[in-house]
Amino acid sequence: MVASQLNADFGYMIVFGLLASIPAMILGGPLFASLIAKKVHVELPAHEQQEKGEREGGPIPSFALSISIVIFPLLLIGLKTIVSRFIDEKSDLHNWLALIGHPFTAILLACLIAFYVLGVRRNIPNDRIMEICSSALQPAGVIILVTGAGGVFKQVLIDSGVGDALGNILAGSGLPIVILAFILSASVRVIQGSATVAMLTACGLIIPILEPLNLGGAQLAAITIAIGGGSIVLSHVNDSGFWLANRFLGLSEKQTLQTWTVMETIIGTTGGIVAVIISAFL
Ligand SMILES: O=C(O)[C@H](O)[C@@H](O)[C@H](O)[C@H](O)CO
Repeated sequence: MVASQLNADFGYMIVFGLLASIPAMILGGPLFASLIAKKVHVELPAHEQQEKGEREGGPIPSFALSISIVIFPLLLIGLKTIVSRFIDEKSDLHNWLALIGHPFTAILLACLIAFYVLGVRRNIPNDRIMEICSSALQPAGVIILVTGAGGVFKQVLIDSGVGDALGNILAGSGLPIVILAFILSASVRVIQGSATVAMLTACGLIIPILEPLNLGGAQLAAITIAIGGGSIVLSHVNDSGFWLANRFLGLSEKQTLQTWTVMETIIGTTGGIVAVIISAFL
């Protein structure tokens, strides 16, 4: 989304994305986890603490089946993003892909498949499936609320002109454009929470600054990575991702700040640093 708005080169995006994500994944994943695990101890959340004998509907589903259901909506969304670049926008196929590749439809289809494969086919009664779905929806309430509030706050930023003012202050700071992109995106992220909104707002603020510079597709790809990195740092109470980790992993707010927030900051900052290093070589 950001790459196409900035006209970044698709090929460079994949290469730079890999260069940024691999170290980010290693640092934020196993390395950070092995350090923080010594400090923060978390029990398995109550809903996971089920003995084998208590499990309903026969044996535990296979790993391949479970992962396929999780990956299914991502495949549909990916299919739409990639294939629709190469086909006529007015064709039926394009419209169908837009329908099944929309996150709402893709996740709804995955849920229906999960109800059937993990529930009905394993002889779990409908009432029980309904009960499981309701308990899964419960922690989502606060997440939806925070996301909604984040959207409202984004509009306040836009309508009040604070976003533009912030953009102008930073634009006049004389910082290299990649660092500027990172700081802009990170500031919006910290203020309103959503990574998606941070990226799109940063995009809108940086496009007018980029236009006169006539940068190539590779430079624009590095800037896109910097915007992506900035949008991930410092996830805290106004980000739905924060509450997702908090609720589903059964963490306290303090533990979420110690683990999730730091992990997100490591990932985002690594992405930003890699983008700065890449752009220095372009
Ligand atoms: O609204 C959003 O774009 C999301 O909620 C994100 O903010 C993620 O949850 C996560 O924090 C990304 O790392």
